[in-house]
Amino acid sequence: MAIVEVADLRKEYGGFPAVEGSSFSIERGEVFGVVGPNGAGKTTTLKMLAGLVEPSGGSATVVGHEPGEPAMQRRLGFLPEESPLYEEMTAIEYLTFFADLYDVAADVARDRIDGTLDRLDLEHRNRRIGNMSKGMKRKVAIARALVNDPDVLIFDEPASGLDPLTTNYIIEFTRELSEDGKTIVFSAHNLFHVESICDRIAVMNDGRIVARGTIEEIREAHGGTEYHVYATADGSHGDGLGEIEVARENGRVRHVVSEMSDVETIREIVEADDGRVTDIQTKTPTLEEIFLEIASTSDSDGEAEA
Ligand SMILES: Nc1ncnc2c1ncn2[C@@H]1O[C@H](COP(=O)(O)OP(=O)(O)OP(=O)(O)O)[C@@H](O)[C@H]1O
Repeated sequence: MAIVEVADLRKEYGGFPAVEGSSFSIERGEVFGVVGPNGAGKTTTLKMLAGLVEPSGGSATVVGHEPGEPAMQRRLGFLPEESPLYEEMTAIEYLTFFADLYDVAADVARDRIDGTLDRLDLEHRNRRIGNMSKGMKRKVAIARALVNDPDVLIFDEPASGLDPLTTNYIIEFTRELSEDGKTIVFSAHNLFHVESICDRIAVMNDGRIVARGTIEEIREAHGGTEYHVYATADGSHGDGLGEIEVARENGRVRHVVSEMSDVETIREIVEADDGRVTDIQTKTPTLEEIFLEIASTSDSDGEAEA
């Protein structure tokens, strides 16, 4: 059974549909990304999974329990988009306080907190949180989400607003957590990060999931790979060629096809005309390009499973 199961999950705020019927499941050990423009419903979805927002309809289970049940809370770590910390406490005091709330034995808590802060490379652990930089505070918030050694981590924009170095550090750390066997649900605006660490993603727009699958599946469903074949002659007039786009560029003919077999056919036609293929380029759309296409073309008909 999947470790996270979501079926037709919905949330309305005073009649406004923030999330309209989301469905997905996440397998143990996966890194699952939730992406989408501002206001798409990502945070609302994650908060419903974490048991912090009551759904208006549908269902969700995390490690077999409904969100909010104590048995589920013990196995979940949630990092909110903005996490107010107790500014008067030091990092160690704060994390020890939360470990205690989770009934973690004092010696286990001490080792776990030290270990996590070492891995996060957090210096000045005995500095008041109020005097820490934004990046340090984010690391403390991440360590807090790990204090109960959870199976499932929900990270809402873990690296938003941080400098590139700290951002990379946090993304790499998230990857390591996945290698440790944690299941991670992760929302982010930086699609490069999403592409680099997520096994599967859901793209949300206007409260709906409009695409879902591995990045490769989504890429295939939204354009896929294109081959640009440059030649000294036009090779587009053969039989059996798929959809083909032809343009003349600097005395060369550029053929755009999506099948590798068409590349070979074009080469044969060009060579039969005493021409030659001068270059073949493979163009793979970035997640950013796909995302822009999905966001601009998706309508209220909703989800397209990749
Ligand atoms: N407590 C609330 N009361 C009323 N409306 C809300 C509330 N929380 C969220 N919304 C609305 O629900 C929609 C989805 O918000 P949500 O925060 O889930 O989006 P998001 O995808 O996380 O956006 P962002 O990327 O900007 O964080 C938005 O239109 C938002 O204004």
